[in-house]
Amino acid sequence: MKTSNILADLGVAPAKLHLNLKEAPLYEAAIRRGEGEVAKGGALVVKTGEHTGRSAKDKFTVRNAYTEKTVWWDNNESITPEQFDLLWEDFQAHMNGNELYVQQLFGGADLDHRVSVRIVNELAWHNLFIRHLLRRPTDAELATFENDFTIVNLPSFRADPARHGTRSSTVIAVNFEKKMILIGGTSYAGETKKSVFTILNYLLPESNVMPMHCSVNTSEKEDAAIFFGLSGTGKTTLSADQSRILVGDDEHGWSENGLFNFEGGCYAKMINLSQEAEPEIYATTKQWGTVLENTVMDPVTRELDLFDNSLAENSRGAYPISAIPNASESGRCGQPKNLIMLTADAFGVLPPIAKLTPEQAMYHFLSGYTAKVAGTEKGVTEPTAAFSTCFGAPFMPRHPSEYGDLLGKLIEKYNVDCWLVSTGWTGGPYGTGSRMPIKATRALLNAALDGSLVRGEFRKDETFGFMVPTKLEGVDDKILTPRETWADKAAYDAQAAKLAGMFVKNFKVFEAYVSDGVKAAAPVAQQTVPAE
Ligand SMILES: Nc1ncnc2c1ncn2[C@@H]1O[C@H](COP(=O)(O)OP(=O)(O)O)[C@@H](O)[C@H]1O
Ligand SMILES: C=C(OP(=O)(O)O)C(=O)O
Ligand SMILES: [Mn+2]
Repeated sequence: MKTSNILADLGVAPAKLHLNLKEAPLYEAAIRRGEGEVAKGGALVVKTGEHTGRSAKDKFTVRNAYTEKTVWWDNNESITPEQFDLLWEDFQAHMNGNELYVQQLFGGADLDHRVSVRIVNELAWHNLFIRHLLRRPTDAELATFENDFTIVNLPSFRADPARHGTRSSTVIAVNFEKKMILIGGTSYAGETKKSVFTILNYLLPESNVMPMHCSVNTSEKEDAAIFFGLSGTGKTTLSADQSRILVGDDEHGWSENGLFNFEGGCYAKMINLSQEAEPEIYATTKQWGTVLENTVMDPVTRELDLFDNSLAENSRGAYPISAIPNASESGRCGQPKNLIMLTADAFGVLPPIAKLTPEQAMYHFLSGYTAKVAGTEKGVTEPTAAFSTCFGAPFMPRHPSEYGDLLGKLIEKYNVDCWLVSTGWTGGPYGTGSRMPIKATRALLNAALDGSLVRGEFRKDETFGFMVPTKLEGVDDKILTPRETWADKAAYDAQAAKLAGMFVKNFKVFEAYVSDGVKAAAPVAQQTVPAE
């Protein structure tokens, strides 16, 4: 290990420093320090305590002359440069007494568009997590590695709202000018990877590159597909498919050079994971190296119980992408043929697949619709609509119209077919119906991707205006027409009208930024609602 202090330029001299440890020594450190336990098969199992998901409301961006005009302040909470400096001073003091783990990694598989990040962790397992998730430099690259952005993650740090301008003791403070992100008061590892995403989402539009919250897969035929979607809609699940080459499960860029993964690893939801429906991801739970966050295991046999949600609904597994058979090594592929927008519609209104015009695609991209169901948040008993623009509002520093304009041009230039896919409820809303079978979603997607679906018969959806296939071999015709799956047709019509109304209301803020064609892609909300 290098003896020089890799944090000297930050004015930090920790008690002990570990630089660029590989997976095995990080594993040992995590176990030795009591951060986690080994499951049967070898996975490292850790608990994150209070925070088992991202703390979107505790994220703040420094507002100064540098960011004033480039950040969309309606969607990003701000702190002052002075508050950030105080926070940084306190982070420095906290780090000085600590043992720290540092990795130097890349975000971005395209050499023209990658960012070099230095990640400073208090926890050895966090350091292992981010080594799995990002792109690991070769030894030669490491020899000339220049730290560009620095992310410091100190779970034991407690922010002080009065002093640091935060909402609670948890903080994610983003300073684009100083090229730093400070994370404190949470152990959920996802914060670090989504911080790298935030950096690239800020930087790439400057070079005309579209950053996307999406998974990507391709095949030998080079028919790449993009799967946009908010958390839990199926990006990770559906992109891992034995018949396709996985490029990445969560964050990608789209440029004239094609598509490229920002990352080098995956972060899958583990709750209720079925070996039958998701064999590739399931296999990673039995592998040495996988970091399992908040999964439950038998203390004696160390057998995992993926159905136990007592620690978290959002239990996760992190592994390098090479753990998935047939994954891309380069993290890059050509221009996409298809673009899919995933939504987990818990109202049971949207069809399992619909063909979108480019204008409808833009409408749905800016809307970013999905639904939340009970279990995700305390007190939610009925499904609630969630609109998160660009399918990733918490990670998008810029105005959605910037991302929308980039996307629109790319869809047109490369003549990409666009689809809306609901992985949500069928046969009624959440509570009455059931979740769309993964098998049916996969069959419809495969038919969309191989070009066979587009040649079949379609009907026009009266409320949403998109085209819905009426038949596909191997899929029950009925699920293609959600209204047919509901026992109470009037209830379906009422629910569809209600959802359309929510879309229309949500879209108001975007109307000024889009063409008449995109505005016309709005659903028809003014349907006669049958009396209750
Ligand atoms: N039809 C379906 N398509 C995709 N995922 C489904 C479907 N039905 C149930 N699921 C479950 O929903 C979750 C989707 O999560 P994930 O793929 O991790 O989403 P994301 O990567 O978009 O956050 C998984 O737990 C998966 O098992
Ligand atoms: C890791 C995350 O991404 P996703 O759920 O989209 O996979 C997250 O939102 O914390
Ligand atoms: Mn995912």
